[in-house]
Amino acid sequence: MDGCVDDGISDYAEYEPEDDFHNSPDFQRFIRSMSKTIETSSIGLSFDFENLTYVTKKGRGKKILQGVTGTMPRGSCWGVMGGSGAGKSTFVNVLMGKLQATAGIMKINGWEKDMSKYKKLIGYVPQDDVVFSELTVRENILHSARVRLPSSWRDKAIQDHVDSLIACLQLTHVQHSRVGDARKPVISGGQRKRVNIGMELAAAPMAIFLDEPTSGLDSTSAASIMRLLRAISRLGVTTIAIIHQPREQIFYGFDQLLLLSQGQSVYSGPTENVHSYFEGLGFAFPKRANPADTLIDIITGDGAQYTVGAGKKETDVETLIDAWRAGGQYSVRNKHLSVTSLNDGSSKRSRRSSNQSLNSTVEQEQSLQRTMKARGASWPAQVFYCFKRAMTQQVRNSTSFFFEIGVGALAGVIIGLSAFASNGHLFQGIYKQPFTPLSSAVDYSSTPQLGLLGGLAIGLAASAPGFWVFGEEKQMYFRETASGHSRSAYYVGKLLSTLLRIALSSFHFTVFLGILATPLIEFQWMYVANLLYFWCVYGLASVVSMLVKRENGPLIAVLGSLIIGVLGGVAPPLRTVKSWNMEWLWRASPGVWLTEAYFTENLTPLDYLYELELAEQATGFTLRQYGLDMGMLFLIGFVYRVIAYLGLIYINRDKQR
Ligand SMILES: Nc1ncnc2c1ncn2[C@@H]1O[C@H](COP(=O)(O)OP(=O)(O)OP(=O)(O)O)[C@@H](O)[C@H]1O
Repeated sequence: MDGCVDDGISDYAEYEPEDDFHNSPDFQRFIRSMSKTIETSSIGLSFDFENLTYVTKKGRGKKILQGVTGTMPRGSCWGVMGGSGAGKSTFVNVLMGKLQATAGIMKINGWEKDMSKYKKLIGYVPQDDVVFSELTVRENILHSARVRLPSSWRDKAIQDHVDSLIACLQLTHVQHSRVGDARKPVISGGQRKRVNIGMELAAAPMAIFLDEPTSGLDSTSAASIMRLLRAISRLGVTTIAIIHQPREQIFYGFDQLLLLSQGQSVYSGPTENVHSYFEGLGFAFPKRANPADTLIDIITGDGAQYTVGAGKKETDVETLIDAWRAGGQYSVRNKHLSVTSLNDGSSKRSRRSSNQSLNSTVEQEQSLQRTMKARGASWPAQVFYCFKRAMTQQVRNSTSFFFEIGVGALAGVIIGLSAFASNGHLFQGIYKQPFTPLSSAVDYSSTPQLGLLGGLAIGLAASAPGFWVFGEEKQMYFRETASGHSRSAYYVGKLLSTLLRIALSSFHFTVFLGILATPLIEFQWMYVANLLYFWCVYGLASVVSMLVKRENGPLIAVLGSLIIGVLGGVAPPLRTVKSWNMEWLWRASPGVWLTEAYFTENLTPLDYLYELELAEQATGFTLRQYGLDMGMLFLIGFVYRVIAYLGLIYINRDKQR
């Protein structure tokens, strides 16, 4: 199978039979698939960090991490623990390259490199379940696998991989259920958490970072997640999880522990040694208590209760930090390992429980770079997957889809009714010679007013749905781009998915407006004009969705659409605007082009009868440039989308790292 090399089985063989989980055929299938996927002949990812310091940039600069030193070899399974505010998230963010360390050295496989360059090889499971609620369990995981696995993989291989992962996560029975969300849950919270983890595992990362992967899970689910993480680390995937007061079973599931307190390390090393280390400092672990709880008490400076009879006085955090530094366990000890030693099972096992990392050779680094390049679907494929996913979301959200179409139709009915009484008579001009003396009062305003009202109605109908295209799922966008998903593919896929809604909404609007107002403009030209105006309103709403908060978005999008509608050249008339030398501002708005198109197409059929030039002079509109009007509407809608795209990629850039 393309991209699925069969040379990683040695790692599978290395999997330790200590876990009863290992006997499950589903689990074995997944491990086999995973070991093929991560191409275990390569070096994997190990991290060394020396004196890692992070100071906030804003204000006076708060020191959040200070002099954190350690080493996390390939395939090690780490738990990062500490009290609230100890700096765990900051540490993991610095390690992943999401935050830039203020000082210190960060090495990947022994080389000083920017971790954000390796994002295709790492997985990050956020604490909150960032998943698509409208999609099923399987669709969420499958999308991630399709976009992030090597492009050479065939769909059958990807489906098999996902099948085994879903089975392994014990989600097979709910795989076709929608994920739902906290407001409207469909699957349980624990199952949603497993989907969250599955989305990262589907991409077969070489290192995985998890923020509280077991929080909110019952003990059985938590234990099964822990077993899975351990098994994955046995394949060479470096596993680093932030944990908060884990149960004993979970606690001992981690080979290694990094304990942080006030942004500094107070212990970093094998879990099996943590007892003796703290006992050496004069603390006694009560037999019946959960050791993780005891540790948290100690490292948050609340360890006095564990010193009874030990004669220890100092239990404050500074003493713990100093003791860790003074212990000499502070330096990074790397050594070069050859490929042969990499493939030696015993050395891997000892590496997991030791604090010894490895430096890759130039050839190994090159191989890693090649692996990285091969990962991820091609750009057109990513566009397709995003488009398909967005269409599925729309089908599942059919109520809002039909509601939008209904609102479009209703807007057409209301505007149509307002012009119904005129019976299609929306213009009265000066008759051509020789009938000029027969002319009565002119009506140059009814047609532009129809355009104006149409524009306002479209604005009201389309702004909120346009806003929600991007306004609803920023967290998912951040998550996906941080894992190497193409931003432009995401954007284009999403944009394409809106075209059908725009086409249908404008069609319904035009039909009812046309039937009731009976303007002279032919149906197809009115439809094209309305369609392109919908296009502009959706574009403007996308810009708004990049700039304002979710809760304010729809209102501001509606306000924006009112402004562009009012700049339609009706009141004040475009002629007056020209006298102020402000026509450029009106011309920058789609409203004026829409109104002008309505004006042109309603008047030109009457060219044989009226002096249209007089109407042109009186209003300031230019007749007989329908093509230009439509071109400008398209262009303005396009420019709005370019601005929205720039907003998408440049605003909150740090969250996309
Ligand atoms: N950008 C920032 N500006 C100011 N303070 C910050 C910033 N980021 C984090 N902090 C502070 O730094 C400290 C460490 O934060 P961090 O989120 O890393 O801790 P944590 O150990 O993950 O905490 P928790 O377990 O509560 O999530 C906290 O006191 C937090 O308020």
